[in-house]
Amino acid sequence: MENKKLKIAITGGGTGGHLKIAKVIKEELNKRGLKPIYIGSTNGADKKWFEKDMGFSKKYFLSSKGVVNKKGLNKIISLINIFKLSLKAKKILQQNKINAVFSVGGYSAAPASFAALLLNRPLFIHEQNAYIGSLNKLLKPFSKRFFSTFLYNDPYPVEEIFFEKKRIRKELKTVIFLGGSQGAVAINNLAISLAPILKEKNINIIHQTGKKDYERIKEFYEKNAINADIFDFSKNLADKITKADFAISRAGASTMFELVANNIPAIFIPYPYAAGDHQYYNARFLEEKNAGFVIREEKIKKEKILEILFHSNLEEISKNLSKTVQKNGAEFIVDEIIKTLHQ
Ligand SMILES: CC(=O)N[C@H]1[C@@H](OP(=O)(O)OP(=O)(O)OC[C@H]2O[C@@H](n3ccc(=O)[nH]c3=O)[C@H](O)[C@@H]2O)O[C@H](CO)[C@@H](O)[C@@H]1O
Repeated sequence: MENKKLKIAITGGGTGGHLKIAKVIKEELNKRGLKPIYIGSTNGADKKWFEKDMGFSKKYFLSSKGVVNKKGLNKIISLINIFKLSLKAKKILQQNKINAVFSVGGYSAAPASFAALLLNRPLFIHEQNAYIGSLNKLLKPFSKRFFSTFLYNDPYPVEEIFFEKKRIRKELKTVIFLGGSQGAVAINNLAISLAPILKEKNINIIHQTGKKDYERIKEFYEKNAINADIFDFSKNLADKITKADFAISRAGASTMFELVANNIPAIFIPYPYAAGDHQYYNARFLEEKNAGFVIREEKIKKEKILEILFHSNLEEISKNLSKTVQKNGAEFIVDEIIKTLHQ
């Protein structure tokens, strides 16, 4: 089949980490003159990210919800709901004459992924993390190709801008605090405990707080007359990261690989409740390469953080990061999908 006629459905989301992959792959398909459709959920952040996105020819938001943490009757009800939504998604795939489904995982990927299997359409899956999520684990044996940086060394699809703006860090002038797409109270608390010391040492602060904690954090900086670039969520995170020389961050996979692409050294404080402790293993992947630090949330000690901040060799870590990263992840994935479909 001619590439121009390929119709691909991208599905999945919930949080920024999944949605970022959907966005990057959509942009790569757009570059090749292809407009995918999107099938996500009314729950989570899917609508916020894509409702107005013109890079998709059509967008569908189904009422899918998580099943993993439910028990007993609630689990059965959720499974019935997924079954019903899968039939809806099957109709959507048929109406749009979809040739293949690309899933980025998360509960919102379930209906369209099952629909692909019901219709015997090829299913491609991208797993972002070092530990495979439950839906991805279930569907992996049925997928045509399973993309993973951790398992297969596939290049992670990072937005080009993080590479364009990369630079080797040499000196600590600015620190950025990142809580992931939803923000993290533990990172916020750490930031405000370090802020007076950073101020004293003339280090600039950039701080992404997440929506829920924004007012509290803003008030803290104001009350203490500490100058900081504070925001709940930024659409130009690459600009903010590029300005900084060091990051203190959660270890969500998309954020982590963006930091790697930008060559910025970081201390990762993994979200302790991530499935299979995957944020810890995400970050360990870098620490093992002498390209980052991992500290568990319960083991945070201000002195230890300050020692890393002021006494590590930023240039060496930054150079190690530049050796770790592979470019053109999205291009690679789309090439693989097209190649597989033509086989
Ligand atoms: C609590 C939780 O379960 N988190 C998971 C979620 O994380 P989360 O949704 O936090 O995802 P990531 O940290 O992987 O990615 C966040 C994305 O949002 C973007 N961003 C963030 C802040 C901002 O101000 N602006 C902005 O654009 C980042 O550039 C990044 O691309 O999905 C990741 C990928 O599956 C997992 O590794 C995480 O464990």
